[in-house]
Amino acid sequence: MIELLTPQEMSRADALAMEKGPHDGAGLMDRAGAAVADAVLARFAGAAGFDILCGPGNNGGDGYVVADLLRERGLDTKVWRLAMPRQGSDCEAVAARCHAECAPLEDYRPLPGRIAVDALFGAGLSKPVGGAAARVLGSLAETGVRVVAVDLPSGVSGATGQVLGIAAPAALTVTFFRRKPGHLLYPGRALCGETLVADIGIDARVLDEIAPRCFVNDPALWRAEWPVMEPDLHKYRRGHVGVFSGGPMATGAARLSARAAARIGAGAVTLLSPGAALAVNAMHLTSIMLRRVEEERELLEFHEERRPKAYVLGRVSALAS
Ligand SMILES: NC(=O)C1=CN([C@@H]2O[C@H](COP(=O)(O)OP(=O)(O)OC[C@H]3O[C@@H](n4cnc5c(N)ncnc54)[C@H](O)[C@@H]3O)[C@@H](O)[C@H]2O)[C@@H](O)CC1
Ligand SMILES: [K+]
Repeated sequence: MIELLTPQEMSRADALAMEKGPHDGAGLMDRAGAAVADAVLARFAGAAGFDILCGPGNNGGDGYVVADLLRERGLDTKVWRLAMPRQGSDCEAVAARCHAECAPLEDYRPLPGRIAVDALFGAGLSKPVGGAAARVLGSLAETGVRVVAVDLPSGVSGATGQVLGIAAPAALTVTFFRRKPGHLLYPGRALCGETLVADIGIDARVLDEIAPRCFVNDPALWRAEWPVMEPDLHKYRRGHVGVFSGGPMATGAARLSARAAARIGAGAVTLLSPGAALAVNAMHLTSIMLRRVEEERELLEFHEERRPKAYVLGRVSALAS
C-alpha cells in the first residue's frame, strides 16, 4: 500500500525524522534540494539558464540548495526571493551559505529557454497566493516557460489539490518521501505534470507513529478483499439476480442494471419484463435471461422456481395484483 500524507502529516514525518536522525532539518533539506537538482539536470541540462523562485519558508530553503548545486556546475543560475528567509528556519541556514546571485522576485521576468524552479510555497501554503508571487505565477503560466515545482506547484493545496489563488502548471514536480493527496486530486494532479517522489532519508518507520489514513488507489490496497473464485465454482453458486423492467418506453435502466449485475459476477440474471416490453428487451439481450412478469402470480412463480438472491427495481417497476 502506498501512503499519502497530508501536509500536517508530512511536517510530522519531517519532525520525527529529525528527532530520530541521522539527518537534521538542514540535512533533509540538502537531500531534498539535491533530488530536485538531479531531476532538473536529468531533463533540462541544456536549458539557457535556471531561475530559482524562493519563498520565505523551507520550500524556499530547498530552492536555495538547488540554486547552489546548479551554480556549482557552472550553470547560469539566479535566485529570485519573495522575502527574506523566515528567521531561525532551516531555510535561513541554507540561504546563508548559498552563493547564487539573489534578486527580488518582483523583478523576475520569465524568459523562454530558461527553466523556472518554483520553490515559493509547499506544504506551508496557508492562504491564497497574492501580490508579487501571484503576478509571477500568472506570468509563468502565460509565457509557457518550463517550470519544475519543488514539492508542489505553489498555490496548490497539498491536502485537497485545490488552487489557493493561483498556481503555474509544472512540467515536473519533485516531492519528498510520500505524495500528498494534492498530487493526485484535480486540479492539482494536472498542474503537477510528471511527479517524482524522492527519498530524502526519512525512515519509513515514522509512518507507524503517523498512521496515515489515505492511500493511493492501487490494487495493493484492495487485492486482498477481492473475491477469489474457487476452481469448482459454477453459476448456480454465484447467485441469481432478478431485474424489473418498465414498459416498452422505459427499459434502458433495467438492462444496464442487469448487465452490471452480470459483470460484477452474478451467476445468472433474469430481466422480468411486462409483456408489452418483451420484444424491446429481447432485441438487446444476449446472456441475460428474459421472462414475462406482469402479475404478482408470475413473480411468485419465478421466485419459487429460481430463488434469486437479489432483486433490482426502480420507479417504473409495477405489477398488477
Ligand atoms: N527541514 C524541513 O522542515 C524540510 C522541509 N522541506 C520543505 O519544506 C516545505 C515546508 O516548509 P514550511 O513549512 O516552512 O512551509 P513553506 O515553505 O511551504 O511555506 C511557509 C511560508 O510561506 C508563508 N506563506 C504561506 N502561504 C503564503 C501565501 N499564500 N502568501 C505568502 N506567504 C505565504 C508562510 O508564512 C511561511 O513563511 C516542504 O514543502 C518542503 O519543500 C523539505 O526540504 C524537507 C526538510
Ligand atoms: K513549490
